[in-house]
Amino acid sequence: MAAQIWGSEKRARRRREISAKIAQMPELHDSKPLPFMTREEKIMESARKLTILTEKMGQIIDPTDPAELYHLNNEVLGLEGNPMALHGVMFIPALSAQASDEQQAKWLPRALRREIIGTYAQTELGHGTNLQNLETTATYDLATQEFVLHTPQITALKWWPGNLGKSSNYAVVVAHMIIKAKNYGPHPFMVQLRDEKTHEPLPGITIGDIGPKMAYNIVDNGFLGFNKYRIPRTNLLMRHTKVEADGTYIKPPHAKINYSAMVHVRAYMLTGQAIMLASALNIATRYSSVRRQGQIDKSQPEVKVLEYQTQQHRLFPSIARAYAFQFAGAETVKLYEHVLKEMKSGNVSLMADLHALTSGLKSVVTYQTGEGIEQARMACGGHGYSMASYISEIYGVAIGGCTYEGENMVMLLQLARYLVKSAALVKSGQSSKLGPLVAYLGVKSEPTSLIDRIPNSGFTEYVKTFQHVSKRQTLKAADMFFGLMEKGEKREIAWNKCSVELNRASRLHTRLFIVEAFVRRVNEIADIRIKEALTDLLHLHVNYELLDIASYALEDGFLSASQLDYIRDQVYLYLGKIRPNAVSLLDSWEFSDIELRSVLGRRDGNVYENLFKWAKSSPLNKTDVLSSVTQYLKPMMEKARL
Ligand SMILES: CCCCCCCC/C=C\CCCCCC(=O)SCCNC(=O)CCNC(=O)[C@H](O)C(C)(C)COP(=O)(O)OP(=O)(O)OC[C@H]1O[C@@H](n2cnc3c(N)ncnc32)[C@H](O)[C@@H]1OP(=O)(O)O
Ligand SMILES: Cc1cc2nc3c(=O)[nH]c(=O)nc-3n(C[C@H](O)[C@H](O)[C@H](O)COP(=O)(O)OP(=O)(O)OC[C@H]3O[C@@H](n4cnc5c(N)ncnc54)[C@H](O)[C@@H]3O)c2cc1C
Repeated sequence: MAAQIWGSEKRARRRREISAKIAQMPELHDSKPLPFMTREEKIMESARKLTILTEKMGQIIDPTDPAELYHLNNEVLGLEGNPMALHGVMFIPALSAQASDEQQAKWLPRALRREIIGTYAQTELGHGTNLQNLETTATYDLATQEFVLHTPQITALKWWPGNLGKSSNYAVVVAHMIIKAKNYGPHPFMVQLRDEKTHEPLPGITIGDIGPKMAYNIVDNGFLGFNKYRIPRTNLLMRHTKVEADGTYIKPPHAKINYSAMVHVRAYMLTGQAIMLASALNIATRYSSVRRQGQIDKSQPEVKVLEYQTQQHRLFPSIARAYAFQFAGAETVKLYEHVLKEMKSGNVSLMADLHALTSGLKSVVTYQTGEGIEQARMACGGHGYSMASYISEIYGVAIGGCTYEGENMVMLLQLARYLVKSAALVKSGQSSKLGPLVAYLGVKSEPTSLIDRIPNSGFTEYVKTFQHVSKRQTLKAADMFFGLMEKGEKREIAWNKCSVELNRASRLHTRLFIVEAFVRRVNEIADIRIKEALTDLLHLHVNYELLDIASYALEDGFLSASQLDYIRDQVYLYLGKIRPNAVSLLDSWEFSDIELRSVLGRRDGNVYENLFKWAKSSPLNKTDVLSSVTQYLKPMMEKARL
């Protein structure tokens, strides 16, 4: 099963080897539980481990393999980020995709050797979503052949970029490029921020940390202002766009090609989200099979809480989602790598499809991951609320994904643009022009769902039902939009008035893709036992998801009330079938105790003793009487007694 999750037997084996090596290297372990550290201590601890990793990484992993790097990162540095998180996640990808060969030769080896630390500085205090209204400017000075970076007002301060505040000395900065008074829109520039020897900010640069956040507090998300700060013309990233010495602008082959670093993260973050969901579920499911509370049959002893159907209903559909996201994420990364290769050789024809797909997936996966993790926390009762469970930290980190790389509603609307264009093709009789991901929009469906009517139909009738609801909602939302425009409404106003319906279509389309990716994977599996376990999970997934969106299928009579009862019964049937495999389905992800950082989720199940040990190690327990008591509470009580 680990091979299915991680992509191959070799990958699963490598993960095990890497975890075993890390277990033997105490210098790479947290020196004390992260929840007991201050933010400064955590940053220091992370930087300590990071420097050891830079020295020893080659002994543990193949540093050129992103999957091995990601695993090493999760085990040693953890989810809360590190002082170089954005260096790998966005700075290097931005340089790789957007810098010319000559620029790459100059900067990439230094970045890869970690001679310099970089980040991706795009979002500002006043604007994050609407890139067209970013306010930082890069004005070309023809006389000196330099760009002059400037922050005209407070809202133009860069705000949020990870590791910008304190750790990075370089950044890819996105600014509006102005040449001879003409604004060419946002473009990426390589900018040195700090002196390489002293790490002091360079003259003309104002920089710092934006303060503590809901989670991710090891990352120094920062602010950045420029006061007429000059950089050479050749620091504009010039793989696709060029500016010649005389100010001549050579436009890129696709208007949005400079957005590729964002698409990179949107594609890769899906499996990251799956891992976080599976981690929280691993903690909650293990704990639920240790925790005994109450009786189902009063004549019997107290049961493990995992025996309660409500507990299973709370956890198991999310287990199915974690697998579904992992499989859909793996497909998306493959597609991304293919499109990136094509883009590098000048073929930009697949960019729109990739953008639409990643926009929808990013939104649905992060939202459902957040939901699943929060349910996992509640499933652990009181102990879930303790930082000893570590679930709250996983939650805080995971839901950051609902916001970064494009706020979820906004990204769903990006997919909706693509769906509406596709609907227009269907309406104008040009279905043959539909791309493969939306081809179903042009296919006539049966009048009613055949779920429960055709024996041994596998998952075909489910897929058809998801296709039906997605198609119907897409066409309905598109009709609403076109209808408003026919009545004379301006395009943008009509769009806004339909946007809730449009986003519903985007969600349904994305959920269909996730179901299809799960079905594709299960169909590929040769090992009978693995196939059987995953088929059970897939049954739970399709029935649970369909129940969740049933109103769309009921409203036009595609599903009947009796079919809905059948689907509900299937959910209960598969909850029971999955119960014996539940812990194994999560243990198959092979998270080590070091990686999980959870007292509740320990592999050995020795929860209570370790919770007590953990509580005793709280800094508050270093002394029996705190100074808050001697200074304030004790005098207060004494005064009251007089
Ligand atoms: C190994 C790696 C492991 C990775 C693991 C992940 C873990 C990560 C952990 C932590 C990292 C945190 C990183 C966070 C970093 C950031 O957040 S960076 C900042 C991100 N910011 C955003 O995402 C901003 C969101 N806004 C946008 O993307 C855009 O502004 C917009 C798309 C909403 C609109 O752009 P705009 O230029 O205004 O577009 P319009 O003029 O409206 O045109 C829209 C048309 O452009 C098409 N389009 C847009 N984007 C793309 C694209 N990327 N590719 C292709 N096409 C694109 C769009 O479809 C429209 O086309 P039509 O007009 O034909 O419909
Ligand atoms: C943990 C974290 C890490 C980050 N790291 C980085 C980084 O490394 N580099 C970087 O540059 N940035 C980074 N960011 C910033 C992030 O990319 C932005 O916050 C994000 O893109 C959302 O933009 P915003 O803050 O402007 O939200 P807003 O756009 O102000 O969103 C507020 C509300 O308005 C709605 N809204 C906005 N526009 C529309 C619209 N057109 N239609 C409908 N609704 C709309 C949204 O849906 C939302 O409900 C990070 C953010 C976080 C939380």
